[in-house]
Amino acid sequence: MNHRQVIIFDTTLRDGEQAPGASLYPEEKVRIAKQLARLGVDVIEPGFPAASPGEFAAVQQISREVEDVEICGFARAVESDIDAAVRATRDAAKRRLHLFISSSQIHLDFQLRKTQKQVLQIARDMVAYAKQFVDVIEFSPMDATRTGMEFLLEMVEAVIAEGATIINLPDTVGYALPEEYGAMFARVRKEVRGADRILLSAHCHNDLGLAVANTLAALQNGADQAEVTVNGIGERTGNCALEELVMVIATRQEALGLVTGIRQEEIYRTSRLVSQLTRSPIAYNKPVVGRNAFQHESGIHQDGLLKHRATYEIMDPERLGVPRHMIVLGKHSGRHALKHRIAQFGVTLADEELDALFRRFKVVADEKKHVSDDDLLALMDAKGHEPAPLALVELQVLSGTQRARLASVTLRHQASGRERTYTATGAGPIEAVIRAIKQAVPLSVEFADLELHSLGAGEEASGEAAVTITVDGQSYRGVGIHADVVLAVAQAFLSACNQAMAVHDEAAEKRNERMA
Ligand SMILES: CC(=O)SCCNC(=O)CCNC(=O)[C@H](O)C(C)(C)COP(=O)(O)OP(=O)(O)OC[C@H]1O[C@@H](n2cnc3c(N)ncnc32)[C@H](O)[C@@H]1OP(=O)(O)O
Ligand SMILES: CC(C)C(=O)C(=O)O
Repeated sequence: MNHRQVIIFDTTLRDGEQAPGASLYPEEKVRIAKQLARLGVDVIEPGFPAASPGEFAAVQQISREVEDVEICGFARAVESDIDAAVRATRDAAKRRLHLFISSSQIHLDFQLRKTQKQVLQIARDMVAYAKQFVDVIEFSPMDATRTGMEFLLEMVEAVIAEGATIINLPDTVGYALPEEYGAMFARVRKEVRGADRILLSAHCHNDLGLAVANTLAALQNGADQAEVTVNGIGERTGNCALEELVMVIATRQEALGLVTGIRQEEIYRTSRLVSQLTRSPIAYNKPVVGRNAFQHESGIHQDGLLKHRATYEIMDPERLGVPRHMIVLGKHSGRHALKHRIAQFGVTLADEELDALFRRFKVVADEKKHVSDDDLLALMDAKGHEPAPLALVELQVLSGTQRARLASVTLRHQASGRERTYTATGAGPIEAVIRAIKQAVPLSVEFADLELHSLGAGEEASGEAAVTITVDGQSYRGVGIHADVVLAVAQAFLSACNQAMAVHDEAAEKRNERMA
């Protein structure tokens, strides 16, 4: 089958940034734009140059520094907006302008307070004005999905005649149904004079949770381009999520006959960067990039996964750059999962020992929502297995605005029973604590990832920290929960280090046995 390549137009830095509270500084926009280029998007809309001097500067810097991607300047159908967009994108190697004006009657009556005739004339004039400066002109009739079809077709035909080369049909308020939205694209393509020589684009909002479905419907009815944002952020409930659309296309390529140029291995990294810089947390159950997307809690699923990953996973998290920690132990887990996790600590149990541990594990799992690695180690200690190599005795951190943060961590080395105190400084208290603990670990540990979540609400909420480390290319993940987030991170980091040390000690023991 000959697959058609969808143009991925990323508007994280324009419509995405319109999400309440997601405003970005220019230098943050530049960082995200560079990552979007690594991700492989085809077009970046970096902002609204007429909105503020900072927006102008960000679009200008991205146009100068981000190569291999087409840069899009956004503007109302107003000369001064177009002038700003033209100037801001002047240095881009490849650029386009994106003009918009409302077409729905409700917007014309109450927002623009203009007649259809007046708006049509403005649209024509402004496309012609922009065309003097830039060849590639994208035009959006805003609120297209609530516009009468007759007027929509008339407006689209008029702007194509003035030189628009891309027509974007936005579902501005997330109102359309997939079937209706798809039909609109089919009609525009078939009935508008000149539509055979332009590109069509979909831009969907998620007010009813249909943004991805609507975008797909458009693509299946002749749209060439999809406008998306990373993590689906954007005005109100956001836009079509880049990672979801791309993974639908990648996972169901044969059924859809579509492909994208996105590098899947950059998806998770991009998602985390956007979440961090826009201060927009990702829902745990968010498809593709949410914390739970590749985690499995119930015994039957865990058993299936351990036998064959594809029994319960339709995407490969490692291809997406998602750290691998698929098994979460809780009251729904079974023996296969428990055996797998303790094997990660280097422990193998006879069947009857495993049964006994499993019974104790279920009691703890009923009391706690999630059985952490430390809980598991404690359960194994109770049965006389090797205790974790390092135990946290005390932690003190000096933090504030003046100097580097100082951490003092006292650890018990279980092998010798001796306690030692390690101190270190860092730019923040977490860095200081990690550096102090690392001194006690006889392995080359790389700190790969930290996830922090609040458990509960209000001032009394606890912090849950999940730390992933890598040692010799192998990942280990520890979890800590405490009202003091620094302590939660210390517990999580120590738990991950203890797992790595257990595995290394076990491997060393086996080597020694073989040599003896
Ligand atoms: C669906 C979307 O995402 S559209 C993009 C939305 N994004 C933004 O608005 C973010 C950036 N916006 C801004 O910084 C400001 O709104 C500015 C600088 C663009 C304009 O600020 P102001 O001049 O103070 O106008 P304000 O935002 O209060 O009102 C919008 C004006 O633009 C008009 N307008 C709205 N859309 C368009 C359009 N596409 N073309 C022409 N005029 C338009 C409105 O009718 C209103 O005009 P009026 O003052 O004659 O009533
Ligand atoms: C102006 C267009 C592209 C838009 O952002 C919308 O309608 O949501």
